[in-house]
Amino acid sequence: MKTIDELLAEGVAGKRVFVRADLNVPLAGTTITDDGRIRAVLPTVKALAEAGARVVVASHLGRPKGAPDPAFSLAPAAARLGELLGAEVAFATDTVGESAQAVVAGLGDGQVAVVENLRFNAGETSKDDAERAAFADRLAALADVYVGDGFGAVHRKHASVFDLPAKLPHYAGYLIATEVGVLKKLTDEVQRPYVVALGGAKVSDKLAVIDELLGKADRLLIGGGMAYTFLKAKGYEIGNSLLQEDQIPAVQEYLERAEKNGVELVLPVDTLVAADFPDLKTKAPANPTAVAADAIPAGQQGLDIGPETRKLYASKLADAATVFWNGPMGVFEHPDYAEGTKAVAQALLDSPAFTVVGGGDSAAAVRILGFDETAFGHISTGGGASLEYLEGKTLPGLAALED
Ligand SMILES: Nc1ncnc2c1ncn2[C@@H]1O[C@H](COP(=O)(O)OP(=O)(O)O)[C@@H](O)[C@H]1O
Ligand SMILES: O=C(OP(=O)(O)O)[C@H](O)COP(=O)(O)O
Repeated sequence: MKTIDELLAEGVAGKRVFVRADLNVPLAGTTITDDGRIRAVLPTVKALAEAGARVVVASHLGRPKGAPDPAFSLAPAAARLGELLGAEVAFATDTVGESAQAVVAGLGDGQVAVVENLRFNAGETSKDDAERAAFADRLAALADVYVGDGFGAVHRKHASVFDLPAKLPHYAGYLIATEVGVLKKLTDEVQRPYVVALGGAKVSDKLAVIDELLGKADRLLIGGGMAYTFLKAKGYEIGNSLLQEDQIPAVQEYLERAEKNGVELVLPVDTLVAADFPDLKTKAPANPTAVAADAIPAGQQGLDIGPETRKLYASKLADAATVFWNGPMGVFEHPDYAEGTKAVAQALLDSPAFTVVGGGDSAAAVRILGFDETAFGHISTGGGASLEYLEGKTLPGLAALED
């Protein structure tokens, strides 16, 4: 993989450099609640700008449906990037259209622009190779060189991640180089016991990863939205909790295999429930109740692990030598459902283990809940990406940078 240092050595002054970043930051309206992913790409953007490149930054944000949707605009992220750089950042109101072309044409050496959300274009995420390639051609027309630095999205076979690098000279940015360096150590020489804690809301993506992890980790702790599919697979009622019904047979097989292979697969023993999803804007008290994992009442949904599970998971992390954690244990954005996530973060800090926390929301949770991020071994900007890397999969966005 050629790195940005090689590009800088070759010289980039006056060249249009397309930086595929992951600026998929958590937003409350148009307010960024955690700017970690923007800070993470600063070294790359700064180095290119200082070397006189004309920097075109592109990213997805959220999961819009292939058409413009103001709720997912990158405008707040572009403004924040400008503040962090201490420089004007131009913003194009489309991704490859007239606005983007004009903004890129207007860039001077050392200047930076952000184009609008890549996923406002159906070609970005299309499963059709030709449709993706056609969109990648339009992206390629904006630049002379490609720098991949959106680590959080390298597991996606998307036009800007996979197809575009093949069309331009391509290099890995500093963030990708750092992330891969740390995760490689975890796969090559993991110290045991190796404990993986999984939670979050992207249940279908992450359940699939457990298949491989059962052959790698010594212990798996399950929390967040994915826990309820496990509880359902054990035959418990889960009310209105998140459920990935089509994966119940797979999860039942995981439970059996874990037992056979001597992998400890630990599920919540209790959970916080309420009738409604909490209001994350007003943060009005949600008044949840704690119930046993096999006693979730009909009409209620599980929104965090309960107090007994917090203690149990802390004890299961205490003797770990290596911990990988992806996915909040509950809806941490609301104070009534933040205790499970806090308990796991605290247990990681209390343990002597080498700890990696991965995922946009997991990393944000650690910072928003007031933990010192430097106290963790590594905070990865990618959740799904780091999980799939640890699984040993070939990630499209890394493979594309490799030839
Ligand atoms: N029990 C639950 N029900 C619904 N959502 C949940 C639950 N537990 C956690 N979440 C949500 O999961 C989201 C983060 O999930 P995800 O995107 O998978 O994590 P990451 O970005 O760290 O990979 C958070 O916004 C949190 O509110
Ligand atoms: O937030 C992200 O991943 P993560 O939640 O696994 O950390 C990335 O920006 C990828 O987004 P996607 O899962 O919508 O493709």
